[in-house]
Amino acid sequence: MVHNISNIVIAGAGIMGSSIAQLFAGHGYRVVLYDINDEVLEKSRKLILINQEALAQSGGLSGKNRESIRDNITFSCKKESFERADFVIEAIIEKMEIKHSFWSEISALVPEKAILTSNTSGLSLTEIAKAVRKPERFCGMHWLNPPHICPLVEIINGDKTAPETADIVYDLACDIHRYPVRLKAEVPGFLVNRFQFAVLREAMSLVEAGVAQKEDIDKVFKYGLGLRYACLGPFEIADLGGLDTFYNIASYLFADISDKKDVHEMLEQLYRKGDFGVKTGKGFYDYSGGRDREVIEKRDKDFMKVAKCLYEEE
Ligand SMILES: NC(=O)c1ccc[n+]([C@@H]2O[C@H](COP(=O)([O-])OP(=O)(O)OC[C@H]3O[C@@H](n4cnc5c(N)ncnc54)[C@H](O)[C@@H]3O)[C@@H](O)[C@H]2O)c1
Ligand SMILES: O=C(O)[C@@H](O)[C@@H](O)[C@H](O)[C@@H](O)CO
Repeated sequence: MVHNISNIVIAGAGIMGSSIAQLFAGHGYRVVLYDINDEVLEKSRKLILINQEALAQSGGLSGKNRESIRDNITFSCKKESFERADFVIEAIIEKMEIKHSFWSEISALVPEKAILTSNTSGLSLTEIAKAVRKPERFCGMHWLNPPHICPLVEIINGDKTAPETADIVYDLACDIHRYPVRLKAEVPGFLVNRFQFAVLREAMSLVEAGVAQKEDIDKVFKYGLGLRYACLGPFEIADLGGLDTFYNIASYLFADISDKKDVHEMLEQLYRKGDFGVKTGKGFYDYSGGRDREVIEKRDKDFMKVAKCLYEEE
């Protein structure tokens, strides 16, 4: 336990909250998973069992771990749960007005010393903090999906965040074997989504220009760049490739890479049709006929294989 944190309250028992709860509980923290009604909490229970099953199948869940998860999570829709919180992780809907109304109420209920975090994917922490009582104890703690497998956590300060708050969040992330990174300034998309969307912008531009088909672009990542990026970052890759060569390539290539400022037609059309990807059965690819479940299971199995090989002994 770090900084005497033992009671963690996670608000929002959806995809992210359920998985984060499982992670802390497995490391011995007492977790309350809070949501607005029992129906959602029941779904969350099931989701945690599904996640555990997938972990067990990949050999990533011991019997002791399973017991610890079972014993350490309490499901609740009572706001009193926040009164004993040492640490709060908010993982509710990504809408500023909903986050504001949540925080204005909850930050008045929690103990003065509690550390408060939001898992927003990209909303401004400075803006969310306007609804937080004592905003110096509040910052962003951005997890990647699925958080019980992906070990990166981004820590983002709002303009009122005290440096000690971010330090505590950093230490807590290390305590549960995550790899935290801190931003020195708040920027839209933080780090992860800036990279993720720079890649997606270039990928869609190349497809729309008829340079390659999407299946081949996905192959470039799965069998080429992805293998590298699982082990090395862009600066390490450049050093290994030779900075003279990288300089020469940058000199002619940067001018040609997409700097498109609006959303691509191909994404616009899918969005307008309601084809949102795996969750609706169709997106860039088709997930009908049970393919949705298949791709999620395969993703988790593959991620676990990589995570076991690369991170387990560290
Ligand atoms: N899904 C991702 O890939 C991902 C990754 C990183 C960050 N995030 C961020 O995490 C947050 C949650 O995302 P998710 O994918 O888990 O969403 P989700 O829709 O699966 O879950 C959100 C949950 O919040 C609950 N909720 C809504 N209002 C609430 C309130 N006032 N109090 C308590 N609970 C409330 C909902 O009932 C729901 O169970 C969002 O801010 C999102 O941007 C998502
Ligand atoms: O990819 C992730 O897990 C994160 O960057 C999220 O914040 C983000 O919402 C994405 O899911 C969107 O792809």
